[in-house]
Amino acid sequence: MKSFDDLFAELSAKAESRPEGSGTVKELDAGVHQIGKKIVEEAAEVWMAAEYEGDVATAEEISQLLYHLQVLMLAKGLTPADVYRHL
Ligand SMILES: N=c1c2ncn([C@@H]3O[C@H](COP(=O)(O)OP(=O)(O)OP(=O)(O)O)[C@@H](O)[C@H]3O)c2ncn1[C@@H]1O[C@H](COP(=O)(O)O)[C@@H](O)[C@H]1O
Repeated sequence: MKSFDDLFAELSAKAESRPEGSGTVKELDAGVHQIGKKIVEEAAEVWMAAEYEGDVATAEEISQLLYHLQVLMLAKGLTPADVYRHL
């Protein structure tokens, strides 16, 4: 099973090597404004899933929100440690 840190390491490597077909690379190239819109969209999907769908759908939407938050972290040059120090 993949952890938050595992995914961040994977996405960091993708951002560095820029493999063909990577959605992460495409999203990073789209920029902070587009990534931010995606985060808002995914956050709304988390809310709707929590209210009207089951636990599995909610967990899946949360995973997608975490993914897009990580892409924003990469776009801004932030690391998990930068976030963890505020927890
Ligand atoms: N965990 C994720 C992940 N979660 C969400 N997403 C993206 O976020 C989108 C969310 O799906 P939605 O159904 O909400 O959105 P959609 O409207 O269908 O999608 P779009 O048309 O907006 O892209 C998905 O289509 C993916 O593009 C993810 N994309 C990639 N990963 C993981 O990131 C890693 C690197 O991926 P690549 O960069 O694509 O190789 C791999 O391990 C992937 O599993």
